[in-house]
Amino acid sequence: MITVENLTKRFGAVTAVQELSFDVPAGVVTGFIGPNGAGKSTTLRVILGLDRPTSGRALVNGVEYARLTAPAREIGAVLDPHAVHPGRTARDQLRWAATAAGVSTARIATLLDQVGLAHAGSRKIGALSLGMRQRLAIAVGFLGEPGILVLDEPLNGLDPEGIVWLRTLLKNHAARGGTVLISSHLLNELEETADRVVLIAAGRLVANLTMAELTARTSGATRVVTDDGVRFAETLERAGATVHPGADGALQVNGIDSRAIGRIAFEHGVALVELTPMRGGLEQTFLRLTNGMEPAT
Ligand SMILES: Nc1ncnc2c1ncn2[C@@H]1O[C@H](COP(=O)(O)OP(=O)(O)OP(=O)(O)O)[C@@H](O)[C@H]1O
Repeated sequence: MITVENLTKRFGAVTAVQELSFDVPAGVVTGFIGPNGAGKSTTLRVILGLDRPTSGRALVNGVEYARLTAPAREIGAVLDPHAVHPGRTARDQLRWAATAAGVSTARIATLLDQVGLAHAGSRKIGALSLGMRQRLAIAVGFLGEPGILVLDEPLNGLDPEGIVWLRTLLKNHAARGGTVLISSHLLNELEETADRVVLIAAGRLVANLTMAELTARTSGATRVVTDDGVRFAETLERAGATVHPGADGALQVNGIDSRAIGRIAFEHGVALVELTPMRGGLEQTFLRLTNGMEPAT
């Protein structure tokens, strides 16, 4: 279980994360998404004790990372696959990481085999493909057999077979009661992998939904833009609709169809700027909820 509480992180004049709160429960895979510069990596780095919060906190099984007695056994990190020494062999990297984390090196051969690198253990990291480096980074994350896994863009560079492999690995980990937090821009892939998503933009929480809630919220919905969204939302709600305001001031309307919305607008003399029946799915929801949001400044 990971808990992010009122987390704010500033880098000088840049506010990367602002008053962010969300939980990552055990037993499911949680996707962590947001536009470039939204603050995802910063949040993950704070969770992993690599950055200090400006205010607020991130807890791993109820305590801050720095207070964990055996961090590698509780939380495994899959971070930037380039942040490794290119001159080391894959096996040496795992040995080094195991020693640094204070965990046994006995599982290294098994791990190399599990991530599909059994044949590449003696190769220099600099000579490995991006996908192979990702697999190595994943092996590092699993070294201490942690209950919690945090993965930053682990799908990058993986081939289709690798993506399916990682998906199965993460789903099985969650099914065994593990906690998984995975960031990715590959939303179609993530949709297949995650049971819930936390969406942030400009350092703030935009949505925290299960996939089922996301589907229910978007299927059959209509995107509506008017000059006075607040008042029209009230009108639509009186007509039995459920209305969610989007980040860009657009309304997401459920419960009545676009034809009925158009008729209500006409009857109330409301000028519609946009009236669009929405397709469901994570990618469409992401674009809709983050439309018009600026990166953190
Ligand atoms: N060490 C740092 N020093 C200064 N600014 C930073 C630092 N790390 C991150 N930032 C800034 O904080 C903001 C959030 O960056 P972050 O890398 O957390 O976003 P992200 O959601 O992971 O983005 P992406 O999807 O592009 O990887 C950006 O404006 C970034 O430039």
